[in-house]
Amino acid sequence: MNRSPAHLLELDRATVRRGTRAALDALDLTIPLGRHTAILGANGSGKSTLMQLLTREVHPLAHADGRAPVRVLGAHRWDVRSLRGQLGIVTQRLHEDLRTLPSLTAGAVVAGARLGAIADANAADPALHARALAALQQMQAAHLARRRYATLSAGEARRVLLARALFHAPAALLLDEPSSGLDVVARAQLMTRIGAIARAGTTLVLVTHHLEELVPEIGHVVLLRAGRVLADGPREQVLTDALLSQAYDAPVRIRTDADGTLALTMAG
Ligand SMILES: Nc1ncnc2c1ncn2[C@@H]1O[C@H](COP(=O)(O)OP(=O)(O)OP(=O)(O)O)[C@@H](O)[C@H]1O
Repeated sequence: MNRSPAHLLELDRATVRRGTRAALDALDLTIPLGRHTAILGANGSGKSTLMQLLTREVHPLAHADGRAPVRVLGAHRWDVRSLRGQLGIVTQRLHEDLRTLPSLTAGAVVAGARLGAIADANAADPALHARALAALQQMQAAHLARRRYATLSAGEARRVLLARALFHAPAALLLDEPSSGLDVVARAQLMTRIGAIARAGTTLVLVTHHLEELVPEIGHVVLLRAGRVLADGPREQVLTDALLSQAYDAPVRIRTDADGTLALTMAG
C-alpha cells in the first residue's frame, strides 16, 4: 500500500454492471483525503454502488490495457479486511448483514471494526470491552453493549453502527443516510458529532437523500444521474435547483430554513 496516499478514491472510467445494466457507467471521480464530500442522486442513480466500490463489495470491469479502474487510499489491490479496518462504514447493507447473526452483541459488533470483520470473538476481553463501551458511550449507547444487535430498534442499531465506525479512528467515514431511524434529538446530536469528526481530520463521504444531513463541513458535492457524474464541485455550485431538478428528472427546489438547515422539496 502507498504509505501516504493523497486520495481516498480515484476512479478512472469505472464501470460496474449489475444485472443487465451499468449501475456505474465509465465514471471518472477523485475524492482527495480531507475533502468532505456528499454524494447525491435519485433512486437507482448509483450512490450505493459507488460506496460498495470503495469498500470492495462490488468490482469494476477491467480495462483492456491493464489500467486500474479503482484506487482506494492509493492502492488498487487490497485485502478486503485490512481496507475495511481503515474505513468507518455505516450502511444499510452492513446493518442487514449484522442482523442475520442472532447471537452477536452490540459490544462485539463495535469491537469487530478494528479487524475489518463483522464482529470480534474476543469482545469479552476486559480491555477490549472497555474500549467498545467508551465508543458506545460517545453515541449515548453504552447501555446497549450486552444487548443482541439483532434485537435493537432501528435508532439503537444506528447508534451502535456509528460507535463501531468511530471505534478504530478510521481514515474516512462512509455514511449512507446516517441519521435514518434516529429521533430528532439524536439526529441533531449526530450531526454535531459528524461535524466535529470532520474538523478533527477524518474524511467524510456522505450518501443521502436528506439535505439536512449535509453538515457545514461538507464543502463538496457529487451529483449522480443514471450511473454517471452530472456535477462534481463546490457545494454552492452544485446545490442548485436547476442541477438537482436535472438529477431527479423533476422540478425540485432547495429550501433553507432559518437555522440554515437545507431541505429538498417538489417545486410548485
Ligand atoms: N444486486 C443488484 N442486482 C441487480 N441490479 C442492482 C443490484 N443492486 C443495484 N442494482 C441496480 O443498480 C442501479 C444502481 O443502484 P444503487 O443501489 O447503486 O442506487 P442508489 O443511487 O443507491 O439508489 P437508492 O437511492 O434507491 O438507494 C439500479 O438500477 C439498481 O436497480
